Amino acid sequence: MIRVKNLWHVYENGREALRGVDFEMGEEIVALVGQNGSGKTTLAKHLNGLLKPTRGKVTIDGMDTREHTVAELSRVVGYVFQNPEHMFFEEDVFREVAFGPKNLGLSEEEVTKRVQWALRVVNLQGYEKRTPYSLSGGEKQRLAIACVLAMRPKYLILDEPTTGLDAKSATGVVETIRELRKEGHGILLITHDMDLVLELAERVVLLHGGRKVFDGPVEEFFSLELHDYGLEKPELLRISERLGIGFVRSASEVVNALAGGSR
Ligand SMILES: Nc1ncnc2c1ncn2[C@@H]1O[C@H](COP(=O)(O)OP(=O)(O)OP(=O)(O)O)[C@@H](O)[C@H]1O
Repeated sequence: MIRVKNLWHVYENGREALRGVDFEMGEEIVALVGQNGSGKTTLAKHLNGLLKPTRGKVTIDGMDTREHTVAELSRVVGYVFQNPEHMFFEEDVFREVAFGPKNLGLSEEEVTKRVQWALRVVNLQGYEKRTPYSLSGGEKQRLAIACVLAMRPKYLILDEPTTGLDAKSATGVVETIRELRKEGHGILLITHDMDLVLELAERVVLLHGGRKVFDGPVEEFFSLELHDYGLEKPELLRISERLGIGFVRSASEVVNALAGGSR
């Protein structure tokens, strides 16, 4: 379990970015949302020790982040940053994914196994010899996930994984996230994309001004006055409300509801 207790983070300039946040997550898909500057990235950076609490406590599967290095914590909590292409530096996809596990000092055989497994999960088998820069936006995002995944972290933080991707690429990333969840990972999804939250999240945590103002089921989250938090209701929900069919999570649910209603 990831456990955050009364977490305060004050930056050197005095900015209180987190003010008494309590948060827990296990093997589930949690969407972390809130407008710009609400504290999402600051909270996420506490989960692999990039930041340490000013006050309060963060434990990752029992490890207090104050007492462990980023390297140790990163084996348990993998962080896939926004715009991942900046992190690629190897000449081919295989080496890129192998870099992390090699650094762990694993045998060549184990490294190869992990690379193959990670590429399979993100659906990039056959790309081993390609140069990372030749990949599409969605493929790069999936490669970034594979690189972190090859370290076998139990939890993954994905920062805006679908931003800037076309619909087809975004679908590939969504499928990858579902696959990761099936494989037993806990996933923290930092996003402004409410369609993605609707499609994928099992729970939503909403930050506002450094405080947690909502933590609960997706349906309940979308019943909030989202404009108050600088967020927009997904088009799909606005349509379903106008049609009077209530809460849905996908276009096919709308179609089914309409088909059922016309019988
Ligand atoms: N290194 C820093 N030094 C000082 N203040 C910072 C620093 N990093 C972030 N902040 C401030 O802390 C607050 C929270 O920032 P944070 O990046 O966590 O928000 P966010 O919700 O992730 O925003 P975004 O959606 O824009 O990424 C903001 O007011 C931000 O300006």
